[in-house]
Amino acid sequence: MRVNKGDLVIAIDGPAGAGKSTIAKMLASRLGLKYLDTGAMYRAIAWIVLSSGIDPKEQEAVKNVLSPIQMDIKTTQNGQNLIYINGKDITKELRRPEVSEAVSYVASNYEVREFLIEKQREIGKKGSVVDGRDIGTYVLPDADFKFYLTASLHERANRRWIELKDQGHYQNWHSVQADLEKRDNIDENRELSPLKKAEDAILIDTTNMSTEKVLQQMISHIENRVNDYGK
Ligand SMILES: Nc1ncnc2c1ncn2[C@@H]1O[C@H](COP(=O)(O)OP(=O)(O)OP(=O)(O)O)[C@@H](O)[C@H]1O
Ligand SMILES: Nc1ccn([C@@H]2O[C@H](COP(=O)(O)O)[C@@H](O)[C@H]2O)c(=O)n1
Repeated sequence: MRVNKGDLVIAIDGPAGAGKSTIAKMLASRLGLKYLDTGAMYRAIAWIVLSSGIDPKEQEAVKNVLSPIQMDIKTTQNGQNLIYINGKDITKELRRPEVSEAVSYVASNYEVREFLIEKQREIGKKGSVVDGRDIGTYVLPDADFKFYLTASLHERANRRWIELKDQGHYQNWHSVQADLEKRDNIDENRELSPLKKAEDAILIDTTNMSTEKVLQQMISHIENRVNDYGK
C-alpha cells in the first residue's frame, strides 16, 4: 500500500448506473484525492465519432478519429471532470442519449482503449479515485483499494430514470432499463478488459443503501486498513 494517505489510489468499477461516479466524487472530496471519470473519456470519443458522421460499429473508421485529438481533463470545484477536445469543452454533450447508445461500441475498439488507458494510467497513478469498468482489473491493477459497486437492474433503471427526469429528459422507464442492460451486456462481453469484478475488489450491493451509507462503508474499510498498516 502507498505509505502516504494523499497518494492512495482507489479503483471503483461496476455496471451502468450503479452509483460509481456519485460515490467516487464524494470519496475523492472526503479523502482529498483527485477524481477521474474514465467513462466520460469514452463518451468524448463516442461524441467525436457521432459528430464526424461515423458508424460507431465501424472499427477502422473509429480508430481514425484518434490521431488529431488532444484530450484534456480539468476538474471543477465540485469535483466534476470537464473534458476538452482540441481546446473545446464538450462535457455537456457527453450524457446525450445518442452518446450513451453509441459509447459501448466505441469502447470495444482496441485502439480507442489503448489511447485512453495510457492517459488514465498517467492521471490515476497517484492520489486518485478512478471509476470505470476495468480499473481494478486492468488499468490500475495495483490500486490500494478496489471496490465493485452494483445494484439490481430495476433499482439502477429507477435511479437513472429519476436523474433524467430531473434534468428535464422524460424517457420511457422500460427504454431506460433496456439501455442499461444493453450497455452492460456489451461491456461484459467485449474482448479487451471487459467489465468484471477484480478478484481482490470489495463487492457492495447498493440496492437498498443510501449514498451516505455506501460512502461510510467504503471509508471504514479504507481507514481500518490504513490504520492497521501504520501499526
Ligand atoms: N445509493 C444510491 N441511492 C440512491 N441513488 C443513488 C445511489 N447512488 C447513486 N444514485 C443516483 O443514481 C444515479 C446514477 O448514479 P451514477 O451516475 O453515479 O452511476 P454510475 O455508476 O456512475 O453510472 P454510469 O456508469 O452510467 O455513468 C444518479 O442520479 C445518482 O444520484
Ligand atoms: N473504464 C471504462 C469506463 C467506461 N467504459 C465504457 O464507457 C461507457 C460509458 O461509461 P459511463 O461510466 O459514463 O456510463 C461504458 O458503458 C463502457 O462502454 C469502458 O469501457 N471502460
